[in-house]
Amino acid sequence: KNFPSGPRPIPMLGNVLQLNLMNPIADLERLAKQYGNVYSLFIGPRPTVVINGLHALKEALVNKAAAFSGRPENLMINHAFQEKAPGMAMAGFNSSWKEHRRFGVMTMRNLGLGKQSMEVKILTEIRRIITHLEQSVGKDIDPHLLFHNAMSSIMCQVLFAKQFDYDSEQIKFFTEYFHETSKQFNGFWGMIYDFFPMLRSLPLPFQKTFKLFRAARGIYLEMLADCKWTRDPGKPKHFMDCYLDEMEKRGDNDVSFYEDQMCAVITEFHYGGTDTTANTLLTAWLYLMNYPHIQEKCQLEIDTVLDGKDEASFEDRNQMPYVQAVIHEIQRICSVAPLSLYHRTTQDTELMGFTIPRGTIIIPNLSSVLFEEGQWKYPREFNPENFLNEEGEFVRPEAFVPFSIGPRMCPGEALARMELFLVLVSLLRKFKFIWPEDAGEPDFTSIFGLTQSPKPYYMKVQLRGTD
Ligand code: HEM
Repeated sequence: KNFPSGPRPIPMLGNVLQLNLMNPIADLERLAKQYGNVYSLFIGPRPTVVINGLHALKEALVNKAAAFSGRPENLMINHAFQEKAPGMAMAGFNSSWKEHRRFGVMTMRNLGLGKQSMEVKILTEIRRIITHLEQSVGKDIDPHLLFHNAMSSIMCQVLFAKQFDYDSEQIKFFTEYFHETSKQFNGFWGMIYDFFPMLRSLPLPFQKTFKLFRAARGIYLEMLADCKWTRDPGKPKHFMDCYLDEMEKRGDNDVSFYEDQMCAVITEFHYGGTDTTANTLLTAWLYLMNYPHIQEKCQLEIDTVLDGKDEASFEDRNQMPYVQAVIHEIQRICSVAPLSLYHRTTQDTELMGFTIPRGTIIIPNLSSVLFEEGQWKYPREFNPENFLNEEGEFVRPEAFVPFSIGPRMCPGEALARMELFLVLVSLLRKFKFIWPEDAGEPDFTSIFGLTQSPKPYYMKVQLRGTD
């Protein structure tokens, strides 16, 4: 009663037939036009509410945060991430989530986030990217592996202080793991899994996701075994050390911090911190090559601000309004996590005049806000002017929500922003990137998933000043 309206579901199957399972974004937009910004869908028999537009999203995730900050259970994403322990990102809005979130944010800060030491880690990784690109000058290269390897490697540094060679089996495995599995969650096979529970034990492609998650866990356990040998209690060098210290501090009777839970949290940070930033960088280069005047304008600003300096620093962003605007516009157009992570209501509640019962799955449609008419000067266009005022100063509109909003918003935002800025500035300072002549027209449509990415493409690398 008074539940938001939506397309009529088929008993047990829900609205599976009304959605394009390869990419439901256009359908979700069409349904918002038909039913309004808050409407219902059924994932199989499970009631779900889709929230569109900034106003409704803020009302739910910020003003009514306590009611809207749970997480669904028993979806494919739960079964992959939570096989052994609840973790943090997929956990309900409970005390274990709260303690782990606080611990995660504090640990990232203690490990150097917001200070120069994190910048040093990122710049070290950037030097590896530069070496790789220098060896590729004049050639057409596929940047997919490069950006995933680099972003994954930064997270490995933070999580267990390992810098894997780009050719190592571990890095290759992680890249395949993120690539393969992120397209399944929310994508075609993820939806089949979520809509049709009776198919879950069949040998269908989603089994590969579970296999890859188990294999990744095996690698994290190896790291843990290494870490136990090398650690100096009370003097943590990385996230895993900090977690082991915390476990010791809490003692054996603590039910929140334990080894399986640590592996689950490390999986989430590694996952959340790799696929999102790497896919954003892939989008960046797709646009920078196809909007060469924007690439050149960034380079002009970078050259002016970094004149006489060896390397970029995150501080420099304050003198680079145009570069800042371009990075934000790339994040907006990329909409890397288009439907965020799903939420769930923790109690009976109301939203925009509708009644929403406890346990309803909530889909925060971040894409609907990132492209919302009335919030942006050019909602459908790639145009850095979306983040610049009349004076050419950088401004960040409230509708910039790629990291979501409310208590569950991304805890990795500060790290991600530092990575995106330093990578973009350092590479554009040194190289010119060209869309290969024989590549044809660029295809800007994304491959949909929990995180979305551009279709594979090649880029031509040139040292600047040599053309
Ligand atoms: C461009 C980069 C990134 C984007 C766009 C992004 C986006 C998001 C979004 C939309 C969510 C869901 C928020 C919600 O449920 O309301 C999220 C959650 C999360 N992200 Fe990120 N993220 C990025 C980078 C990172 C990084 C670098 C890390 C790790 C350091 C990270 C770790 C996490 C974690 C652990 C969560 C779960 C938070 C919770 O449930 O409390 N993310 N992120």
